Amino acid sequence: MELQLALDLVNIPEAKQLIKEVAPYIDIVEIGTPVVINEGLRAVKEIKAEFPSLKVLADLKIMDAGGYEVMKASEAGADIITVLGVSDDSTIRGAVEEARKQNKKIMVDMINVKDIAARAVEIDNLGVDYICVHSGYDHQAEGKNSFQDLATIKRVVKQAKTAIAGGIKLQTLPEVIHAQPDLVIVGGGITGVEDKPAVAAQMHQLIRQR
Ligand SMILES: O=C([C@H](O)CO)[C@H](O)[C@H](O)COP(=O)(O)O
Repeated sequence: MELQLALDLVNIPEAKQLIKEVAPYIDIVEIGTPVVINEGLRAVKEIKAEFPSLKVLADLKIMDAGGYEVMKASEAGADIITVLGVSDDSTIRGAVEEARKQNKKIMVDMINVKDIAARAVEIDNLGVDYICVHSGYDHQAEGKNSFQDLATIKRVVKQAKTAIAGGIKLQTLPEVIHAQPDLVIVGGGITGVEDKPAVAAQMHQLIRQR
């Protein structure tokens, strides 16, 4: 099981500072969608250049032009790129094809997918690397989480790795770990606390115990 730090509400210098503080405890750093909107793929490029040993995920949430957008994120240095599960199969296929050429990985974000089980089976058959259940900020504000959806994808996905994101905190991490995803994604649960290295270290330890 791996830990991904999601950086969403920061600029590039703040992102670099945060990564320095918690780098020993994380496996992947996510350049979040708001960061890419604010700073462009330059954020991915600069973070990869400064932290070459960390895997960098570009959370582009691609919805169309899968091949082209994966190519641009790959050129910037991303190791993993996200595509939305609600996109057309052709978009996901294009993303996977380009990722294979570039030796990169594709994560499909299942945010807003209605029938998680059926769509996860279809997406798994498209050869993606990760399938991630996700309660985004707007769903979190309505009190939702993705714990049940994680159990669903764990049951039906045969080939891809499984991941979960959305409002995971130190207190809820044990419940997530119990369901055994391959990857746990945490944003505010680390970036929003006072002692970030301490919380990241505790999360790392809990994840490594399993
Ligand atoms: O993908 C995300 C969200 O849609 C904003 O871009 C977050 O990175 C993801 O939800 C993880 O962050 P937290 O929910 O703060 O843990």
